[in-house]
Amino acid sequence: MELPGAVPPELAERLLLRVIDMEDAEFRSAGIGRSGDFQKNRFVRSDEIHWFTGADELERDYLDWMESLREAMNRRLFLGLFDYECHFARYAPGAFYKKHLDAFQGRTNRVLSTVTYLNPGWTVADGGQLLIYDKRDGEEQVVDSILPLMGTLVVFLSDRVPHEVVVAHRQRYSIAGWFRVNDSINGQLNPPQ
Ligand SMILES: O=C(O)CCC(=O)C(=O)O
Ligand SMILES: [Fe+2]
Repeated sequence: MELPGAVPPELAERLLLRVIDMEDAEFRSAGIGRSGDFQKNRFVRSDEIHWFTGADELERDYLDWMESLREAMNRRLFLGLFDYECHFARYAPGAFYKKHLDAFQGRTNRVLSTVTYLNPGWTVADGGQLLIYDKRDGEEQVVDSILPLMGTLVVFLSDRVPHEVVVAHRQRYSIAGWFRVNDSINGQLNPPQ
């Protein structure tokens, strides 16, 4: 689901200024998988990420906005979403993220994926589209191609929707996040990241 202009403009503007300003040292190469099986795999993805901790007002404002979405969706759709985790992502020119799922069926507590885009004036020539795949006639095909335009919010089911970020030709900023259900045992929530 692509929602152009869904992000409050003033919030999107502050997030963009922040991410543009961040030092290289505040990012790390994105790995695949969770802490246990963490491996850096530059063949699969070459973006750099910075996890939100809620340590400052801007991160809290974004998390608060997502919290209001979480409550609205739980109220109307009875999804039982428990919490939300997210990170800034920076794709340098040439960076990509090959086709993947954000969750493997039954194996993680990520239910809904969100991506907020922070790139004013992005055009097709800049590449970096988010491709959405679906099974059509028994074959997985691209069914949507989304430009990472400032203010656009994309939401999809984490374990159902294969997606891919094609090579970006200019610096591309986004915030990827996941609403999770609580599948904890012994009151211990699955570790994030
Ligand atoms: O930035 C995007 O368009 C999507 C990123 C993504 O798929 C992810 O971080 O899992
Ligand atoms: Fe993803």
